Amino acid sequence: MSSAFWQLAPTAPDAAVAAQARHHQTQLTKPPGALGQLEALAITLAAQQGRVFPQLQRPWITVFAGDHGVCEEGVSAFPQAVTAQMVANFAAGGAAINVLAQQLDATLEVVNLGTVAPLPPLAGVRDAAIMPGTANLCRTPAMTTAQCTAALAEGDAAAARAADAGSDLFIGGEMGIGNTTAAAALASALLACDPAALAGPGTGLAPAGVQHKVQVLRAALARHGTDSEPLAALASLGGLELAGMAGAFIGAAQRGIPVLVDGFIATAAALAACRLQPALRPWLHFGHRSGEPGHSRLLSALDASPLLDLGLRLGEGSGAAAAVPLLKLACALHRDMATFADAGISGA
Ligand SMILES: Cc1cc2ncn([C@H]3O[C@H](COP(=O)(O)O)[C@@H](O)[C@H]3O)c2cc1C
Ligand SMILES: O=C(O)c1cccnc1
Repeated sequence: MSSAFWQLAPTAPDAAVAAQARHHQTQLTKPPGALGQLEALAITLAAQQGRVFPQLQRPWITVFAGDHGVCEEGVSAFPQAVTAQMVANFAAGGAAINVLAQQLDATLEVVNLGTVAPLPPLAGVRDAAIMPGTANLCRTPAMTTAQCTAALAEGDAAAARAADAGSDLFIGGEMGIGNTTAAAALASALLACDPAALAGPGTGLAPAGVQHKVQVLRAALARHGTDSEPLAALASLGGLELAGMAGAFIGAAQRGIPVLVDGFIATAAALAACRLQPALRPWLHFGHRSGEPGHSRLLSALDASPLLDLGLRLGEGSGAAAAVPLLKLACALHRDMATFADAGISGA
């Protein structure tokens, strides 16, 4: 049997380029380390992009959409129809991620992996529907292995389009009513933790609603059992857009494109992707700490320090997009500052 695409380990970011970039930072007209995380960002981007002077001119955003059968348990403050309605809003340019992408000069595409409500052909939306939403993960596996593998492959295809366009950064976003439940279920299985640590209000559940969500999640985990094998967990407890993001993150890294991870849901996908392919981890940056309370637990499981902490809790890739200006600034400082020698300034 031929091996699956995610089993191919991405090449490690280039350590020799990192050393050169680190040395260049010591030459710049500032006390060593005075630009803090912006220095580390430039060095890491250099190693990932394989050039001492990294660039951030062509960010790419793919938003994966999919519905969730678990919505029938009453786990979201919003009706399931909103997923397809928001896909139409993406096509019309009216969502938060449209505005952010426009401001950043980023390419934005939407991949529909399967909504319950049928969608007409829409500009900027790829119809890649695998099934009309997942099954109810509380009662039955969300997807078959084949459906999950197909969603992973759609993610890889998005990464291939990003690479063909010469993208220098990949952001994966998501839209799927109920997906904070799927993300919490998936991460609970992978981290072997009680879902109470990961369940939160999502789109705005009241405390009683969050308690009910915990009960639904415990039932899902009891059904699934203790199998933390990542493909099994992703298929059984995840969702189409979670698998799409996981495949895209691995595919981007395999093509030498750094990944900027968004909030709670994207981080759950990144956790699954790192379990599928551990060599992915050095390709990941984390845009922000979401207002969704379980995000901190996921970030620490990945040993990740997010760039921003603004209380965003939207998804769509928005928290990652909000951090792109910092990456651009890190690259510009690294490239454009004078060195001590250039400026005739004495070193320490
Ligand atoms: C209008 C609207 C736009 C959104 N954009 C992203 N989400 C976010 O909220 C959903 C997850 O929350 P829950 O699990 O509570 O349903 C996902 O679709 C996520 O992308 C939205 C939600 C709504 C209502
Ligand atoms: O952090 C996220 O990704 C998030 C949080 C709440 C709702 N939707 C997305």
